[in-house]
Amino acid sequence: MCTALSFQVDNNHYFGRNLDLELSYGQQVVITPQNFSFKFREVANLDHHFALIGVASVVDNYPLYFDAANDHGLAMGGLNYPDNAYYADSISGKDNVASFELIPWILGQCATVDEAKKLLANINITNQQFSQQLPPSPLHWLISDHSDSIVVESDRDGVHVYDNPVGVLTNNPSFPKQLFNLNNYRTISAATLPNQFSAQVPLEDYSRGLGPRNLPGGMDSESRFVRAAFNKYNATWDQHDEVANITELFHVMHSVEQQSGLDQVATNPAKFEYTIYTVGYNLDKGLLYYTTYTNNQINLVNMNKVNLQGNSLTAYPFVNDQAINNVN
Ligand SMILES: C[C@H](CCC(=O)NCCS(=O)(=O)O)[C@H]1CC[C@H]2[C@@H]3[C@H](O)C[C@@H]4C[C@H](O)CC[C@]4(C)[C@H]3C[C@H](O)[C@]12C
Repeated sequence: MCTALSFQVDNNHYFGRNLDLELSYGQQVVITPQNFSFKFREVANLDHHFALIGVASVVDNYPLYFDAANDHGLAMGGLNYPDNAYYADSISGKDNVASFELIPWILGQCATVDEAKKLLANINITNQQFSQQLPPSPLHWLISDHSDSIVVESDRDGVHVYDNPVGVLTNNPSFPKQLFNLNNYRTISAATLPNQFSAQVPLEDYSRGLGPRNLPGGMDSESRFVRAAFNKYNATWDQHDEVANITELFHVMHSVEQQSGLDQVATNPAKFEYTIYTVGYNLDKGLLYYTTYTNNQINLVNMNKVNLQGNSLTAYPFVNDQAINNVN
């Protein structure tokens, strides 16, 4: 499972993502500069494009991005969408983009969600594989800029591009169903509300925190969608303080994280899905903050510290060691 979300505070725009899985693909933080040549199977290559920072496995010098942001403030994440995602064969006259090419193809040339929508108007997401070892993954994608978000789902009946008014995405079911399901939680509140059960039943507010008591606490995708949306909208964002906002973002992301040992993998009961990493992007400043399951400290990679006019990738392995602050 995975969770992604975006939000804006004053002039700063953020994008967060949890990667929940039971195995690693050797992912690292990878910066792709503007003159790295992106080769695509069918659509035109991008020899010069926007710069990207994100999490990727680098295979044969190709960055296979899980999530990323570009130097114009557009961000994108691919999340599991099993049994629903359908990638077609190539169709003549369409922009045939393989699923693993979608993130660089969009982020390489779009600065805003509106531009991404235009580029997506003629797309066909194809079933071509990166390699025999890395077949296509069943994904759907969240794309966000300073003010808007969309979701891209390639289903059996074609590609759908949905406006996403809450800026949240998890996994199954499809996005329209997830959005509709929020209606079921319209009475959840941060405040403890008066007894509405019945005037004849004297119910007490015996504890603080009764307002959001029925917020779903599960690890499943629907529960995480509702919880991430509620927690995002009710978090106390600071208008001016970057560290306060990043701290709050990681609290929201960790409120939907998967603790190891609680989500057993059906096909391999010895394994458990867990939140391998959490990233938080400041999209205006080209910053990628991250924690990993074994390293709660927030780490920062700044894309502007490398030469963004270059032509070769820069990769930073995740720091997974816990740094305990010895107080005495
Ligand atoms: C599985 C990951 C999504 C996390 C998630 O939702 N997990 C839930 C699993 S489950 O439903 O509960 O079983 C996705 C997100 C990005 C994916 C990776 C990226 O798309 C990049 C390449 C793409 C290649 O085609 C396959 C390998 C791969 C390296 C992908 C492996 C895997 O499918 C990743 C890592």
